Amino acid sequence: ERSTSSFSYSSYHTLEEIYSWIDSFVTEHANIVSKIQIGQSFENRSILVLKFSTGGFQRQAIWIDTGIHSREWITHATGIWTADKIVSEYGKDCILTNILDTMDIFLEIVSNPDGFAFTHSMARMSGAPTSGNGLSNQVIHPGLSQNRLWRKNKSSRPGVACIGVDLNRNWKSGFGGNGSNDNPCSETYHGPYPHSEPEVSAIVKFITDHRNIKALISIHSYSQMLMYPYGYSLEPVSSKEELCNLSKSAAQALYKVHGMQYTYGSISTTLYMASGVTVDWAYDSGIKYSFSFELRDTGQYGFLLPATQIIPTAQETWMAIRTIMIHTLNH
Ligand SMILES: O=C(NO)N[C@@H](Cc1ccccc1)C(=O)O
Ligand SMILES: [Zn+2]
Repeated sequence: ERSTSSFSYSSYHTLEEIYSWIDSFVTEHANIVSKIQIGQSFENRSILVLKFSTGGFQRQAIWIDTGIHSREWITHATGIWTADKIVSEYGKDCILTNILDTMDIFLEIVSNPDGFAFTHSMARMSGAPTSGNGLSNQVIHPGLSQNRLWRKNKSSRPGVACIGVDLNRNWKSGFGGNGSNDNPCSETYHGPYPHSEPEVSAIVKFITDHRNIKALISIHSYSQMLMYPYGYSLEPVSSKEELCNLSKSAAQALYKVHGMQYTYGSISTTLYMASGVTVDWAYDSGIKYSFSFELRDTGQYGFLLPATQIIPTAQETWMAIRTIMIHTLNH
């Protein structure tokens, strides 16, 4: 991307297109945005975070991640649109301006780059037509392949038959508990030990070293839910009243935009038991305002949400994120 003006915010993009957009975006908005590489993925791709800051040093900050599950394409697309919204609204929307005049925002758009690249790759389908030279590994037909529904990262280990760890089960809190699986072939395989995956350990290191993250928002799809800890336990968190009220008002702000209904509550009571998840680690690390979204839809298209719904989804999600951010600023 020479400039972001030719970039379509209403389309899904490849890893290369997103990384190229990030470079243009940072160049165009250098006064408020910078790019940080927090690590490298298992297959040695850069792990990139956008930092939005109006100055100061180690200001209290908000962390947002999208795309930790590679097939949840609406979340990367929402992250990209949100980045542009932040720079567009600064100096216009007094709420966002107040937030950024006091706090920084960190946004990791492609939190699982290896898995994401894989979802765009064309599998060699048995019996697929090959190009003239008869090379069987060349796939010449466009369109979806079963790789599109890949969820995990792409790590492999000697003697382990299956690929990938579920990056939303690899975190230390409740690691290995109910709602995660010790079978490497499972979609919710937690990995050999907590923070074993470079994509997770990079975030852990960044947030731990920063020491001033006040809120964490980890975005998934689909089901239309806004949840807070715990996933690993049915026990309520100490701040359950505050988090419940905040998730309610965030869901209401979301609803007002396009009428989409989001359920809200703790992960284990609203969805299912899930152990080793991002937001449980964040909460147990002292980040009180830790939330996870499940974006559109409720199953009609699921992970294959049409691109026409990208901007509406991002617009409504923004109002919920903004609600969480202003509460964090004021408490
Ligand atoms: O990934 C999906 N659906 O795609 N669902 C999430 C649900 C979730 C989200 C946040 C915290 C705990 C659990 C999962 O990891 O199972
Ligand atoms: Zn997910």
